[in-house]
Amino acid sequence: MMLAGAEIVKESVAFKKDDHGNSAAVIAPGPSQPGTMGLTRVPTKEPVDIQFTNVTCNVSLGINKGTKQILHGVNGRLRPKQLIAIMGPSGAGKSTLLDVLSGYRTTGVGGAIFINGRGRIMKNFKKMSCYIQQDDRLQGLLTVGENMTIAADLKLPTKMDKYEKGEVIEDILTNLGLYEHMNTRGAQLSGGQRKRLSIALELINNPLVMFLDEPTTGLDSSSCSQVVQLCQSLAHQGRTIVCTVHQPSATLFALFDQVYVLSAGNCLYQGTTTNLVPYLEEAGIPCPIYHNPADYIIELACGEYGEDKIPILITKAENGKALQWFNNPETIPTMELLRKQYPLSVMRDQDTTTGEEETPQSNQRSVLIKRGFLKAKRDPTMTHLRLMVNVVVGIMLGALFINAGNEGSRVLENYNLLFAILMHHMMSPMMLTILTFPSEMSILLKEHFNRWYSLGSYYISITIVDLPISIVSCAIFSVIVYLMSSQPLDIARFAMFFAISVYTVLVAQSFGLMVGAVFNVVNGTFLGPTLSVPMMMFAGFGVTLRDLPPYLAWGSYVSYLRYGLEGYIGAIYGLDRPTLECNEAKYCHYRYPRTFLKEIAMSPNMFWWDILALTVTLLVLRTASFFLLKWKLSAVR
Ligand SMILES: Nc1ncnc2c1ncn2[C@@H]1O[C@H](COP(=O)(O)OP(=O)(O)OP(=O)(O)O)[C@@H](O)[C@H]1O
Repeated sequence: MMLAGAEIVKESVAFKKDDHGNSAAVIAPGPSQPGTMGLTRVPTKEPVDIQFTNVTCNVSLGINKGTKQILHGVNGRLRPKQLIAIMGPSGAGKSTLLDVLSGYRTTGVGGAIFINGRGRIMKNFKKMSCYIQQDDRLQGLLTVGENMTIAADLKLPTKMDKYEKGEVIEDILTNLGLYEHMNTRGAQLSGGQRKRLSIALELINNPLVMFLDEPTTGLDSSSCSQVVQLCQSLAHQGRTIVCTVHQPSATLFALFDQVYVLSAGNCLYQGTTTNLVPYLEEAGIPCPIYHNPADYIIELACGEYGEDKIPILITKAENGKALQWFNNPETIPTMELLRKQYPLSVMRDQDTTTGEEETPQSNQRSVLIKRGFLKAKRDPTMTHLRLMVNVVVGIMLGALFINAGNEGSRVLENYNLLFAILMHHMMSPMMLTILTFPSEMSILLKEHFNRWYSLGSYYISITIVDLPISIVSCAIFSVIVYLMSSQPLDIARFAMFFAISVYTVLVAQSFGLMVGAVFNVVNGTFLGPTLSVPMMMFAGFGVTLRDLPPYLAWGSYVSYLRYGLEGYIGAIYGLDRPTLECNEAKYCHYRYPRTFLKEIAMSPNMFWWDILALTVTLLVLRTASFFLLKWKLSAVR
């Protein structure tokens, strides 16, 4: 997309005092330092005040193993225009609390969350918030500019033209120090740049609340402070920004306005960063001089100074209910006051979108299809390797079974070739999908949760994008094998052969999608081929359909490979194929195709039934994969 060369108005608000008298840490802005200017587009809607009371979270440890409580009735207040750090030792429940507050985790969650004084309505809250998880789930094959353009097309109103969208993108990228990296692919960005791109993508629709899980993990100190300064300036523009952090340095700690400290699912402190030292002093556990208060409270939370200190702090903080360590606690509005401040009529006027997502489904589909083709064009595995494998395997099989198709003495060999082709069409698309889909799944989870698109739009787009690649790779393979192995040169037979090949690829891929949607790579790699073995057994190869034990006969009806093999036999030996030539041997048992068909117990006239059975299998598997994906999207939460 062309970015309009709009002049960016540099409205710096990052260094002003906010409404509550908090001043941001003063850090001299460098020319291309991200996070030092503030976006041109400040939030236009009312800021968001979040209160949570008695929040609990229980997870199941498995069948008959009971549950584990991660959060023990914590309370808290997340004030607008503040950068809030959730801190605590490893395993304290920081990510869980963030998951609960963002609405990402819903199962096993108790307590109440209030937004501007009213009970949280998830549908409305999702429209004003975004969640940036710890692992950057970016499209590595697309450049920064392309990633942003796609996000803008999905998240900004369709009535905005490309110049207006371009202005938004330029503004965000300039402020986040990514403008110079516009043409760098996602996979080539550094850790800090990837983190900033993750933030940039979510900033496109100007959210009022941002949740970031460990945005500083894995970054060097300079990148850490860049990211935190960026969050600070965004918060001071009117957003509520909540991050989990591990153990920030004193400089980094000073950049946060508020801190919320957790220890084993309980709140030890909630208030401003500057009030932490007086708080500890008042609690009778003063922070030693020259000691980083952030380090000290984490050490206390870990029990390094005695386990007895933890309950003292939980009681003092009233497990998050105490607000006196905020700046000007007397000015913090009550829930009732907040409801008056933000009447429902104002909320209604601000609620401009009606659907679940920002743009209509038709727009989502076309943008996702565009993105899918762009990725496919560059994908070294799904496209380039797949095409190459089809060429190489096609040549190898063709060379191995050269001229087997026309020779009466080599009918059994040709039968083996047809089965080998079937195996190729089953294994390669299935395994590719099982191996690649789980990483795609993590991006889907993030983008779907952040309302970029619906699952339906996503599913339709991946189906459409994959179809031409499957057809082209199948066509290349079929032409090579068919010609090299001297199958009958009849356009109808080739069309039948090709149709069965494409169907087998599509069915195998849908099967792979089902497995990939539910299982991780390790389990999927084990289960995919293992579950395919019975289907091979029931295909009629090795044990003919006639010789299958009666109690296993049903297996041949559910095995799509049976329909594939029968379809190939119909294409090559059906249509009243004349007697075969016998040039390579004196005795030619199968020179009459009828004899061969009788021996393998296959009818040559089942082609259309096979196509019908494959169509039904394809529809069933595609539908099942869709519902499994839908289930997975909610189950992981
Ligand atoms: N699904 C789950 N099943 C069992 N235990 C879980 C589950 N999810 C989280 N936990 C446990 O809950 C505790 C809190 O986890 P959480 O990821 O919230 O901690 P954290 O403070 O973010 O830790 P870290 O800083 O190391 O990421 C940990 O002990 C973790 O093992």
